[in-house]
Amino acid sequence: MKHIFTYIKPYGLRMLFGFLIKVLGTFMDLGLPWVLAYIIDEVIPLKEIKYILLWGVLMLLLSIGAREFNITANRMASRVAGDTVKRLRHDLFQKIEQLSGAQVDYFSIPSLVSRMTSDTYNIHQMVGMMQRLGVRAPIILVGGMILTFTLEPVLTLVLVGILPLLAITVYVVSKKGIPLYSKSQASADKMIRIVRENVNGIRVIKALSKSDHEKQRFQNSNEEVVSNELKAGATMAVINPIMNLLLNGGLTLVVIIGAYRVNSGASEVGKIVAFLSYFTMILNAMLMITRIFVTISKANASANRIFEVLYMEEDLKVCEGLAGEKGSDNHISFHNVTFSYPQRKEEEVEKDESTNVENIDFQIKEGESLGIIGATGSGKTTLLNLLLRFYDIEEGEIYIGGKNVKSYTLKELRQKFGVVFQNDMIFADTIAGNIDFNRNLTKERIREAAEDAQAAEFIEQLEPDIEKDSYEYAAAVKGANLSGGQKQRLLIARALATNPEILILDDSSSALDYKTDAYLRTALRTHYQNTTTIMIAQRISSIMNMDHILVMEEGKMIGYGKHEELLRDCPVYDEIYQSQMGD
Ligand SMILES: Nc1ncnc2c1ncn2[C@@H]1O[C@H](COP(=O)(O)OP(=O)(O)OP(=O)(O)O)[C@@H](O)[C@H]1O
Repeated sequence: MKHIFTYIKPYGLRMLFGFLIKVLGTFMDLGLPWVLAYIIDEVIPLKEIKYILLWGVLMLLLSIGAREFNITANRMASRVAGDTVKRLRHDLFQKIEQLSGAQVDYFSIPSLVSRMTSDTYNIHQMVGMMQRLGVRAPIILVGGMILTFTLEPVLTLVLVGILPLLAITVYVVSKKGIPLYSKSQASADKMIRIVRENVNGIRVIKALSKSDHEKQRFQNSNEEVVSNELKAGATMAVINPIMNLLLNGGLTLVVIIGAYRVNSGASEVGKIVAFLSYFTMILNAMLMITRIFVTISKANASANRIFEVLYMEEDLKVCEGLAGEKGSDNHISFHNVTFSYPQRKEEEVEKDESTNVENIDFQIKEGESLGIIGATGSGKTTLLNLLLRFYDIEEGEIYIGGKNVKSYTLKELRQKFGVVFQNDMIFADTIAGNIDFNRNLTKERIREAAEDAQAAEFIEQLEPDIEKDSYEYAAAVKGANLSGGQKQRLLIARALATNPEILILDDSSSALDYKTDAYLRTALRTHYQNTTTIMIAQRISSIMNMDHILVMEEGKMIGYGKHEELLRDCPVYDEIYQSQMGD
């Protein structure tokens, strides 16, 4: 929690000023019943209307002042809370952007999203509440007790008797209720996950007629949420009625004892009336303090989750002084690379000892092309993840241009690449904007890239709003208004647009028809001669003319060479070829 204070510190002066205003407002609130008592007991008996009016005006000024000061202080508190959390969210977002693939896997994406959203919201609530109630409630509690004691020491005993009862009730109920809220939050998270899966996978669910199954799954989860919320709500619901019982019981006692004391001349009516007000104010302050504790305990858990990410040590450090690849003019080299994905945070199972890729060893020269083929899950994408240094390898070395990938800064390294991953993102932007991707490319370059990617033809047929160029056509979120093949071509154009040193296409021509696929390969050969290309493909026809072909199976390379060599030496490759030639 102490880390939060480093975020609050820059607003220290503003907060101090807000606290002072709040203190003034609270003192005015506290003064009101006292002035009322004074008017009833001392001023009214004088039967002088001007004094009554004078004190009445003072009361009015006090209540207006209290209102204004409290409103100003609350507004300042909201601003400080908003600014604090804005900085926190900004830093968290930046940190998440910098996390390595292994670290993202460790936390998991949904958990990072909830740290960015609900956890920062809890901190916002706490920072706001600490300023709004953190000053007011203790002042009312302590100040109120002192005032009631000076007004009516005997009646204060009623208050002293009731306060611990209230504190114990709130403590016992909250201790039971708060864990129930956490449970209900966990079941709500599960329900949200099901909703997300269903929204994302709505087509496949319909296509496979799994709607009923999914409805049932949602229904069960929904019922679990309702039942957990009911339990938590029913437990916490006890607090208010008990509080009311104690409050009303206490007030009745005060009135009865007060009446006796007034009758016997030991007290005055005004003091009893003021005491009744203080009694309500003090019990409410007590409740506020318990609410503050609940908010702090929630925010504490959230702060731990946020700072766990913020203080995560960078794991893809630049390693200076690493030896380069000796005596070679290779552009990309894998030397006996072995790697397995790290364990996820929420995975309690023992880590599977098997590796995801093992002993991968190949070299390609500048401008050459490498095709990778293999069954699903055989480790093809993993090789690209390692080349781009999303993860660090356990054994072996990877070199680009003779330098170990670990000795490049991540920016230097990634600038070498143009990449299209499987299911890559199309953003809700224009076609040109999606190709440019904030890299300030010229219009001509964007068009050339679109032509090479075989995208120009479909782009020119798009119809944007009147009098706009077709490159200004607005793509919908995730490219929902484009076909699968159109999306792939657009993504390839984005990858080609910077004339990259290395082009990576991960299964990104699967939705292209054979003719377009062939044109794309010709364009790559003719216009990107110096670009080293790595292409993962399911179709042998996409990679059969490449300089090298790598065949993967269960994380191992089971074939490497040219098409003819593999047909001869690699039975799996031959089998894939035979099965596809029959298409
Ligand atoms: N982020 C990850 N965390 C843990 N395991 C992973 C991760 N990504 C992939 N794997 C596992 O690593 C293995 C290789 O996956 P990879 O994505 O490289 O396969 P692939 O050959 O590209 O498959 P496909 O053709 O289906 O894309 C699989 O067993 C997969 O379950």
